[in-house]
Amino acid sequence: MPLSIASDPHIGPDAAVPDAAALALRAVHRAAAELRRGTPVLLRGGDQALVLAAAETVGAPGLAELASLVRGTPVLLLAPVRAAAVAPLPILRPVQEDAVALRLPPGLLDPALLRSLADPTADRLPEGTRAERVPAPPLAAAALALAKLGRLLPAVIAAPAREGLPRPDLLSVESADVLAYPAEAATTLRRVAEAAVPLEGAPDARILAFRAADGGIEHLAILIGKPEEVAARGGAPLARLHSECFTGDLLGSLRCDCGPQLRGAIRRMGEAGDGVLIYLAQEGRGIGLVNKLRAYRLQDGGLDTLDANRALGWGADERNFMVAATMLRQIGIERVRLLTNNPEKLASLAACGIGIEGREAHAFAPNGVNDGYLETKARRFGHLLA
Ligand SMILES: Nc1nc2c(ncn2[C@@H]2O[C@H](COP(=O)(O)OP(=O)(O)OP(=O)(O)O)[C@@H](O)[C@H]2O)c(=O)[nH]1
Ligand SMILES: [Zn+2]
Repeated sequence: MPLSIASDPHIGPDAAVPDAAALALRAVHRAAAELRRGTPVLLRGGDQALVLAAAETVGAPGLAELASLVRGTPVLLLAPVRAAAVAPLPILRPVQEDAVALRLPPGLLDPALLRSLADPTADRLPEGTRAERVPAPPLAAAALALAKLGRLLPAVIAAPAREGLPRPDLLSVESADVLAYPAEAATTLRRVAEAAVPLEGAPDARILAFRAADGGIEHLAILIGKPEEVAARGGAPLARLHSECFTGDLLGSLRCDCGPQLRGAIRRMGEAGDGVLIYLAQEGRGIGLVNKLRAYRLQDGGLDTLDANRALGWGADERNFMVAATMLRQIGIERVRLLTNNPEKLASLAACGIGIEGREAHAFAPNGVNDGYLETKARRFGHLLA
C-alpha cells in the first residue's frame, strides 16, 4: 500500500510548516555540526552578526572562508580560565566576563596555533607567542555556548559579518536559540522504543528510549519491576540519575566509581523489586568523552577533576537534569527516593519539579586508583559520604 501522510494521525494539516521552536532546535543542532566539521557559521542577535569557526576543528580552508565573510581581523574567543593561562593579566583581578577576546599578531592565524591556544593538552605554544586582550564582541558568550553544544572546546575564532550576508551556503543561527537550546530540547523528549532486557541481578527489566526533536543522542530509562505502578499507588520509587561514562560503565575504568555505581544501582533495585535508572547521554558530566579524556590528561599532570574541567574552559558540572525530570514525568513518576551522594543532583531535580522523598546513599569503597577522585568529589563538590 502506498505511504499516505494524510492517514497518519500525528501529522496534521500544518505539518509541512515546522513551528518556530522546531526551527530553532534544527538551526542550533545544524550549526553545532558545522562547527564540528570546521565550517564557519553565522551567529545573529539583535542587530549584531558574528561569523565564527571552532578553533579546535577549523583548517586552512575554513579560515580562508571565514576571512572572506567578515570585516576586520578575527579574534579568538576563549573561556576566561583558558584565556588567563595563555594571556595572563598583569594584575590579578576577579574575572567577571563569560568570554575573553584575544587578538593574535598578524600572520599568526594558523590552525595549529589556534588549537594550541584552545587546548591545554595540545602542542605547546611556540615561544614568544603574544596574544593581546581586546574587548569581547557582542554575542561572544553565545558563540562559546554553541561550541560547547557541539562538545567542542569553548574556543572560537570570530569577527563581525561583512555587509550582505547571509550567503546561501552559510548556516545562520540566533544567539537566543543557542542559549535556550538545552531546556528547549529537554521539553521535546518522546518515547521512541521499549523492550524487555533481563539484567543480571534484575531479570524483570525494561529499557525505554527517549529522543528529543533536536537530533541528538537518545537518553534511556531502565525500569526494574513496575516503578510506574509504585508511583500510581502514591509511592516514591527508588531512582538513580546516572550520567553516561564509557570508560567506567563499559570498560571498567578504575579512574572513577561509575561502573560500581551503575551495577550497584541495578542490583539494589532488583532486590527492592522496583526502581528506575535514568541513563543520561551526558558523558563526562556533560563535556563529552573527548573532553573527558583531555581532562584526564590534565589530571595526570596534577589538576583535580574540577580544575581540569575549568582549565579546558568548561564548568565543573555541565549536566542538564531537566532531561531526567521530563523522562520521569513521562513515565508517570513525580516523586522519587534518589540514590546519590551528590547534593547538587537532589537540588537540580527538585528545581525541575520532581519531589524528593529521600536520599539513599550510594557510595562504594575506593579502589586504590580513584581515591583522589572520590576525595575531590567530597571536598569540592560537597558529596556526602554516607
Ligand atoms: N569531566 C569529568 N567527568 C568525569 C570524570 N570522572 C567521571 N566523570 C563523569 O561523571 C559522571 C558520573 O557522575 P554520576 O555518577 O552520575 O554523578 P555524581 O555527580 O558522581 O553523583 P552521584 O549520584 O553521587 O554518583 C559520568 O558522566 C562520568 O563520565 C572526570 O574526571 N572528569
Ligand atoms: Zn566514570
